[in-house]
Amino acid sequence: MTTSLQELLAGWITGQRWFAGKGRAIDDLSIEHRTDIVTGDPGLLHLILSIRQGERCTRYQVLIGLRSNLPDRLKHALIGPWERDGDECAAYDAAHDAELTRILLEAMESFRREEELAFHRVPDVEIDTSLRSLVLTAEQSNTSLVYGDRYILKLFRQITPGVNPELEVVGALAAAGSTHVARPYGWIDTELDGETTTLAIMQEFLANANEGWAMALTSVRDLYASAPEVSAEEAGGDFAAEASRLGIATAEVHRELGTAFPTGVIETPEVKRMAERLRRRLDEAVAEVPQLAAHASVAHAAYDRLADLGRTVAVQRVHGDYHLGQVMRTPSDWVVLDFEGEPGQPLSERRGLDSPLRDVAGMLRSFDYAARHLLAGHPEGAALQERADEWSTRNRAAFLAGYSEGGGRITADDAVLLRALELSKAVYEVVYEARNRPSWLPIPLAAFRSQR
Ligand SMILES: Nc1ncnc2c1ncn2[C@@H]1O[C@H](COP(=O)(O)OP(=O)(O)O)[C@@H](O)[C@H]1O
Ligand SMILES: O=P(O)(O)O[C@H]1O[C@H](CO)[C@@H](O[C@H]2O[C@H](CO)[C@@H](O)[C@H](O)[C@H]2O)[C@H](O)[C@H]1O
Repeated sequence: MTTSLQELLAGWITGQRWFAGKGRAIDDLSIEHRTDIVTGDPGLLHLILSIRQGERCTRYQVLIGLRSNLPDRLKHALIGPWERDGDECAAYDAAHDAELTRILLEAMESFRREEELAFHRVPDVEIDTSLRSLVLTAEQSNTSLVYGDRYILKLFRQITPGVNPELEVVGALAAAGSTHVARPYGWIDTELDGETTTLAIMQEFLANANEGWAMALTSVRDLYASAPEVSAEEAGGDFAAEASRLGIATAEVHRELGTAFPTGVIETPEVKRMAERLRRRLDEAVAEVPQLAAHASVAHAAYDRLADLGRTVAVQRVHGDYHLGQVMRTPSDWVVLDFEGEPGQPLSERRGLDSPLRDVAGMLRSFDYAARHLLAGHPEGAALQERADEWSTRNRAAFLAGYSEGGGRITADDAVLLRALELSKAVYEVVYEARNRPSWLPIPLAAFRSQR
């Protein structure tokens, strides 16, 4: 008896880094849309899967390659043997097959339509269709293909109906001349539940840039290796000047977002409701990750102060999931990636208006992450705690100073909102780490111990 494609996919998908439903059984996997982009050998299928796990139904996008003979170079991407129209073939993850992924470039260049799939190119750009792709090996919620050193195509894995905020934001900021986004080249979309839904976005690949997270870790390592009497400021790889420049760039991006999209104000009673929402999220997180229970009172105290703030809050479009892995240092400036918001949140929320301090809070958390993540398993971990605090405090302060210098205002009242948002981010991170990287859980839990 031959295995159905659904059965093969159910066995394979749970092992993928981007699969968000790990640890829960798949009750049903169905193919909601199937497009045969290439019908020959090799063949290319585009699938939108609907996966039910208990009450939750999630859609995923996959590209399946089909070959009668799978070459050695693609063996690692094998999903399993399948029978297509009576012919035996190997089904595999087509993201790894440069021969097939080149077809996506051609399709965008020529504005191709393939059944329900529509391929687009940004007007006035040319796409070099001769380039071969490689899958980026970064730990990601999506899958990115890098073509030559020119383009990066991000295939969204979890699909929610609607235009992805990344496409909307990067398009608007690039059109307004921002130097802080990677130039957009093209995108792929489809119709889902009656809405135009973004499936992939292609942007300029920043070949000469370094990721903020990697740069920060180099600096932390340097400090850890320095003699105890050497301060973070004196240590060779001090990051504070970069943290400050990043603060300036962040304020500029917020200004650009405030100009390109509508802005608004949250009235005082709504701020109370915002605090209630944060409490609800905390309760849900405690139910999922019991280790958080012991720290919940710290977050509740911060949310109480927010509820009693008694003033309005200015809102606008924001990044939504801002951290050091989302920023890259080019030779000239900081560039911001991934304006998608928190993966897993409804699109309406991710495209909604929010306080820019949510991003500031996200980045502050990230400095803490960078400082602490090397402590786990470090032979002198306990002794280095103070060093971690020193690095985190110094770089958080430099970032905030840069943010002010760049025109981002943080008043004394804002500090209450910032603290609440920072702890709410830590709550999100606790759940994220428990699901994806349990050994990292102590990092966000430490946020509830510090008295900032
Ligand atoms: N335009 C780009 N140029 C160079 N590298 C990039 C670019 N966009 C993303 N990357 C790399 O890919 C990683 C993941 O990208 P990101 O957009 O954050 O994807 P995800 O949402 O899946 O996490 C980044 O941390 C960065 O290393
Ligand atoms: O995949 P995304 O980049 O959209 O974001 C998710 O994964 C991030 C981890 O890769 C996670 O970020 C957390 O870990 C980072 C270090 O790996 C740290 O810099 C961030 O501060 C911390 O939040 C992010 O929360 C999650 O949405």
